[in-house]
Amino acid sequence: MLTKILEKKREEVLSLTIPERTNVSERSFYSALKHSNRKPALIAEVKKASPSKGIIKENFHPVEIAKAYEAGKADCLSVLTDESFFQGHRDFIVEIKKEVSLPVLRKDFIIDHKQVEESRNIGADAILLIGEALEAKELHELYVHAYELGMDVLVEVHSLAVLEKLMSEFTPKILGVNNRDLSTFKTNIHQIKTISTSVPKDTLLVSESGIFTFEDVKTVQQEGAHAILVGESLMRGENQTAAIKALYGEENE
Ligand SMILES: O=C(O)c1ccccc1NCC(=O)[C@H](O)[C@H](O)COP(=O)(O)O
Repeated sequence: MLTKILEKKREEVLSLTIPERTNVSERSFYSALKHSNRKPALIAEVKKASPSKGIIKENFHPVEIAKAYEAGKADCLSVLTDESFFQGHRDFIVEIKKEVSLPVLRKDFIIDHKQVEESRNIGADAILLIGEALEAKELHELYVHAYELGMDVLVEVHSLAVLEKLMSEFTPKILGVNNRDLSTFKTNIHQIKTISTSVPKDTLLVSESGIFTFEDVKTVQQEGAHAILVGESLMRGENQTAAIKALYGEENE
């Protein structure tokens, strides 16, 4: 599946037009995670659909969802902008940034410098770069470009082998461990354990995907996660603010 997504992305990049820069505030994704409302910090994802689950939310209003996440004291947002596989759109970030004050991660498959510029211009505060999708040197060049433009980067890996290749090039400030294997879609909530001992102490570690319960949250925190990135389990119900509270075991407080 990742191969198919990347093929499509390469096609899209050829005809990509970079919009004018939107006039919205720049926010530090890194600081919001570092000085979070909760432990572990929460990156709440605005996600309509996915290749592994199909449609997750029929009645989908991205700005309303983002506002509900803010009301639930999420630390940051992740917004899917890929149209072909996730039914996202880059305009979701533009609209959300006008109405919500949280830092926004652009969740997409970034493989080209034009997409880095596009991300800054639509108002993204951070971008995702996937270790399994890029050569280490290429990823580092895109990473440097993003920081030059004032954005943070969530560098994501699934395996220790890919992390080791990246770390021979540089050490990311924020490292996501995807619990989902993007070739099989299988999730393993303990994936972070295979990696956490190889990561320097001052790198912020994020556990991503397949987090559904308070037990899951406690587990990944015990295994080294400073933050979690959650989509489906927050998106499924009617009330996203209540879903955050339930995820952190705060329903009866
Ligand atoms: O979610 C998918 O099916 C997927 C398939 C192929 C590439 C990426 C995919 N997801 C992107 C993500 O990393 C997740 O949206 C994110 O970690 C949240 O996961 P979840 O809480 O399980 O929705």
